[in-house]
Amino acid sequence: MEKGADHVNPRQGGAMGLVSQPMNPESYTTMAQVRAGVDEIDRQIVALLADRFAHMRAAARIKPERAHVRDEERKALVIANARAEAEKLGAPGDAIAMLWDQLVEASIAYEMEEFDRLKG
Ligand SMILES: O=C(O)C(=O)C[C@]1(C(=O)O)C=C[C@@H](O)C=C1
Repeated sequence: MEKGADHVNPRQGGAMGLVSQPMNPESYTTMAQVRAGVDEIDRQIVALLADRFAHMRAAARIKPERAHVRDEERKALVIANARAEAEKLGAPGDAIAMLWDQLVEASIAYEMEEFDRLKG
């Protein structure tokens, strides 16, 4: 593999290696390390989001009524849980709650499309 600042392993803060270690952004000294860390985190987030959307396909399959796709009470609980978890971890609760509002809205739109595809 080509070596250089664009190919740092964010889990090691330097050269590529085989053993996975926790990321430690406090130890970073270059933007290449920051960006490699961000790229790796984004890859993991997208994988988790793909799993979350798969759960929406399951919900669409299981819910008997189109009107059940949007559940405001559950939406509020999901957002409150995300905010509480973020704050427990020292992350900004307002920002996470805003992202989760958009995530659940996107999930509802996706679940609605899937419901119509299956039962429309
Ligand atoms: O819990 C549900 O009923 C879902 O369909 C999941 C979900 C979510 O994104 O978490 C999506 C739509 C509902 O409004 C509530 C929550």
